Amino acid sequence: MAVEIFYDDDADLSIIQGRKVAVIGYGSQGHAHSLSLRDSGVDVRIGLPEGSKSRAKAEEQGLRVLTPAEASAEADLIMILAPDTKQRFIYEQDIAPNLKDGDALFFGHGFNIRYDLIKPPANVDVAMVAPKGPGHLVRRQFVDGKGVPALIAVEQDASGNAQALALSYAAAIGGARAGVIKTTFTEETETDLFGEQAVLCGGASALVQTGFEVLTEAGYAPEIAYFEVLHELKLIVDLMYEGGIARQRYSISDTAEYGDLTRGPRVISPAVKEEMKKILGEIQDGTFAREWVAEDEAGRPNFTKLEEQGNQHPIEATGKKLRDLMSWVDRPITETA
Ligand SMILES: NC(=O)C1=CN([C@@H]2O[C@H](COP(=O)(O)OP(=O)(O)OC[C@H]3O[C@@H](n4cnc5c(N)ncnc54)[C@H](OP(=O)(O)O)[C@@H]3O)[C@@H](O)[C@H]2O)C=CC1
Ligand SMILES: CC[C@](O)(C(C)=O)C(=O)O
Ligand SMILES: [Mg+2]
Ligand SMILES: [Mg+2]
Repeated sequence: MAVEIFYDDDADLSIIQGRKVAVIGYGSQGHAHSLSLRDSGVDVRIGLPEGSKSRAKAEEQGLRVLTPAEASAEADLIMILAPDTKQRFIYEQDIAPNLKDGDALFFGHGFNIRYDLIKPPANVDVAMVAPKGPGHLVRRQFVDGKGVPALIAVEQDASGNAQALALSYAAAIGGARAGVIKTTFTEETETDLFGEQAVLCGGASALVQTGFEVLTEAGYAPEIAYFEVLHELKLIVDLMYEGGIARQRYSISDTAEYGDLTRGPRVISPAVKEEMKKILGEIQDGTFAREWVAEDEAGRPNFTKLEEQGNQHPIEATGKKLRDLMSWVDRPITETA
């Protein structure tokens, strides 16, 4: 199906500049949206609970910080950028009691609407602006005069103007410099979850760790294995980003390209594709969402254990040692934002 792509010339920035925006949460996406909205001339306040560790960061940037309930009451557009598993509680307690006729409720990802965890009233616009990239890069690219592409969606159009409002918001955070595609909450949620699980995060992390294990278990130096399967991956992906897989194949040697063409499909075999289809099915039928919500409610025992196992993987210590010697590699985002 053909999609419509919008750019800065299609967006009217004055629409979002005429609204009072509350951004609930000031993490990866929250800080990026808030700072870029402010830099685009939008009236922004941040909603964070008393005692939130994000409060100091937002205040250091000169932003006005209120509680989520106060921010929601004051604003006429509320963007929820708190963790997906916490949003329904914040909505019930702080946002719903403060929603007025004509307000707009915005999301950065469709999880809570797609899986019926939040059910907004009929008198408000419900829309989404979902950047297709990590929040810290959404902000970095905005500052550099570039932009990360974004998806917009309208679930409920009470005002009759929700799409123009979402496009205006997307433009204010730099999305329309790169391209904004209109989609639905369902399509965004399912493709985003699939992308992060099978390819971008789950697939890529497991591919790198497994490649590192195969080389080091065969007796090769961990430093060489790290450069080979992790550091150089960025340089290869940079070529794909610039010109697709064909551009990457143009730049690498013929030997590498023959290995790519003949061995790649053996690594990502038909069995892997079948597993990817199963993963997509679990997203579509709600299995993954139910599992994740239950895991969070139980205090994230499995999440914590697996995260710790990942941190202890030998590639992390090797990588830290090597990155410390490369002054041009950006410091970890956790130390800079
Ligand atoms: N990370 C990303 O790049 C992307 C995220 N998204 C979506 O954006 C949304 C936000 O995700 P992300 O930016 O990763 O979130 P983060 O985990 O980075 O940040 C969450 C923020 O919410 C705050 N918070 C926690 N509890 C509450 C509460 N009760 N009330 C108000 N604020 C609270 C946290 O504060 P504290 O410091 O106190 O914990 C923190 O500032 C999600 O819907 C996600 O799917 C979409 C695209 C990409
Ligand atoms: C790829 C992970 C992501 O979907 C993102 C940065 O776009 C997320 O949820 O963080
Ligand atoms: Mg994403
Ligand atoms: Mg995501």
